[in-house]
Amino acid sequence: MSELRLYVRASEKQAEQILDLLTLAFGEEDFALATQEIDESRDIWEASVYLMAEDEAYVRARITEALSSEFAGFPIEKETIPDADWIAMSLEGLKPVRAGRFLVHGSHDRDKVQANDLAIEIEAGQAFGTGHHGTTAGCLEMIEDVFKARTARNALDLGTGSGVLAIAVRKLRPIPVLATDIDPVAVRVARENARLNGIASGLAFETAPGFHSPAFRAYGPFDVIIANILARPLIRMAPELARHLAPHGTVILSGILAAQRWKVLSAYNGAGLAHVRTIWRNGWVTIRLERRG
Ligand SMILES: C[S@@+](CC[C@H](N)C(=O)[O-])C[C@H]1O[C@@H](n2cnc3c(N)ncnc32)[C@H](O)[C@@H]1O
Repeated sequence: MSELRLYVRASEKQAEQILDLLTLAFGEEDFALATQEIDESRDIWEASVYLMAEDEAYVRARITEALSSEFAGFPIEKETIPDADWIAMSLEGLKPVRAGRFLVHGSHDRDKVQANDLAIEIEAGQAFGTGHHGTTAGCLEMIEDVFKARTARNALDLGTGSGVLAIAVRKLRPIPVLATDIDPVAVRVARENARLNGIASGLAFETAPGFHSPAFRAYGPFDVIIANILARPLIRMAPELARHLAPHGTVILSGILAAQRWKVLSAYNGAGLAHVRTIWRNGWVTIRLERRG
């Protein structure tokens, strides 16, 4: 099932008014809302609703109704968010990405690695996580921040994709890391990437949807849990994720659009975790939370 964006083009001021109307219309419903600038010089903005394709008719009707008095003439346009945004991202032709001390690069850019870099080589063609996406880069920066500030006995990377975040943890600390993904292809790619980065032990891989595997109990509870998935599954998983977190554990969450931040925060506050820091990158947020005691 693909993801869609239904959007209305307008000026900045109008886009803000439209966002307010959409926020009122959708209230507590689980649709991400956002505005973004398209062309600064011509004052063109878009106000968007993100949804699954199956909800299109319903959401379109709700937008039409919400805009019927003030913005009736504004067409509702549609973009299908390509799956390629999430998988099949090749590094071919892409520049290396810096996030904190990490440099994520392809084999063709090995010569760009400098003395102090924590270099991660990713050739993934079939799994998400080359470092170019705001969520991956945000997680890398947050991982460095977290491990600077605390010791940890182990870590979990849930939704590992190319394995980039699990590899990043191992580059910082020689602790056991469990890396899991719902997609067996991603797990295979992540395992190959770990080998490519010289990590021969200490990193375990498991194919599992959410926390549905005995591996979590075998390797956990975890001092650090990193999950770059999407807001909706993260909200659903909050109580279970908290159960697998050790006392004083740290959680890094991403895959969250800026407009979804408060919903995720309230789900995790409800599971006993407190917000520590948010990193904003290209409309995406990466959140750090901690269990106090
Ligand atoms: C946005 S990518 C993140 C990849 C990598 N960790 C990164 O930061 O670049 C999300 C990954 O989570 C996996 N995923 C999605 N839903 C999942 C679930 N319920 N349980 C485990 N993995 C999931 C996807 O297959 C995908 O590889």
